[in-house]
Amino acid sequence: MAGSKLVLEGRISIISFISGLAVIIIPLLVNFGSHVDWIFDYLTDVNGKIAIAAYITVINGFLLIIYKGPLYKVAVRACFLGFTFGCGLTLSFADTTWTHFGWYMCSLSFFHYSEYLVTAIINPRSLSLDSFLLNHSVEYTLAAVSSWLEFTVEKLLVPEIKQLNWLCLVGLVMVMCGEGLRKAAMLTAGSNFNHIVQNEKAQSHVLVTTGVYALFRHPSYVGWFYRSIGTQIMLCNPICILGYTVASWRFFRERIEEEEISLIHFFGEDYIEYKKKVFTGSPFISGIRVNS
Ligand SMILES: C[S@@+](CC[C@H](N)C(=O)[O-])C[C@H]1O[C@@H](n2cnc3c(N)ncnc32)[C@H](O)[C@@H]1O
Repeated sequence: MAGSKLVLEGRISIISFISGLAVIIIPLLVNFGSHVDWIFDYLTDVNGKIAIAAYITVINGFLLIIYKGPLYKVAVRACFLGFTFGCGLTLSFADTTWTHFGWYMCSLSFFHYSEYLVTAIINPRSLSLDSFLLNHSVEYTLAAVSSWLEFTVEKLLVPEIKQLNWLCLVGLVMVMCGEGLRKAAMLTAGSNFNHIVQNEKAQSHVLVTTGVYALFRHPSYVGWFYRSIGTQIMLCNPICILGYTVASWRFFRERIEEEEISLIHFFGEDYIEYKKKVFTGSPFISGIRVNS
C-alpha cells in the first residue's frame, strides 16, 4: 500500500466532505455586528437558515453536474457527512444549550466518513457505498433515532441533566479514544480488515498480531464498543447509556465468536496460540472456546 495513490472514490470523497464542511464559513462571512453570541444569532436567524439551505443546494447542484452515477452517490454521501460535521462544529461553538449535541453530530459524521476514507486507503478492493456504514442495520438506525429522541425529550422535561459538563467531557474522551483505537486497528490490519466478516480465506489474508493487535484480539470492536457508549454519555442519555451498553456487548460477543470460528479455520494453531496470549479487549467476552 505504501506510496500507492488513493483511489478515485477516496479522492472524490475528500473533496465532497470538505465542500460540505465549508458550511462553517457562512457565519464567518456574514457580519452580525458585535454580539457575543453571534453564531447563535446566526443559527436561529431566518436569513441564516436560508443561507445554509442555499449553500447545501448549490453544492449539491455542483456535485450533480461534476460527478455521474456511482461517483455522485459517493460525493453526495461524503458531502452530507461533511455538512453535518460543519453544522455540529458551528453548534459546538455557539452560545446555546445544544453544544453537546453539536459534539455528537461531529463525532457521528466523522465516524461514518472516516470508515469510508480509511477503507479506501487500506482495502480499496472492498470499497463500496456500504463502507460508509450508513445503512449498517435496522437495529443500528433504531438505536441512533432512540438517542436523538431521548435527548430531545429529556432536554425539554429535565434540561438540567443535559448540562453535566464533566460527564459530557468523559463521553467525549471515550468517543475520541474509541475512535482512535478503531482507526489504529484498521490501519494496522490493512487489507486484512474487512467490514464484512470473511468466511473464505483470501490468498493474501495473513494473521495480524502486531501493534494494537498485540494488546487486544479485537481492537476495532473494543474501540467501537467504548465509542458508542461514549456518545450516549456525552449526550447524558441514561436510558441509552444502558441500552447501548447491553446491545453492543451482546452484538460483539456473538460477532467475535463467529469471527473466531473462521479465523481458526484460516490460521489453525497460529490463531489458537495467539488467542491464548492475547485478550479480546472486551469485558467478559472470551471468544470461541477451543478444546485443547
Ligand atoms: C471488521 S474486521 C474486525 C477485525 C477484528 N475483529 C478487530 O476487532 O479489530 C473483520 C475481519 O477481520 C479479520 N480479522 C480479524 N482478526 C484478524 C487478525 N488478527 N488478523 C487478520 N485478520 C483478522 C476477519 O477475518 C474478518 O474478515
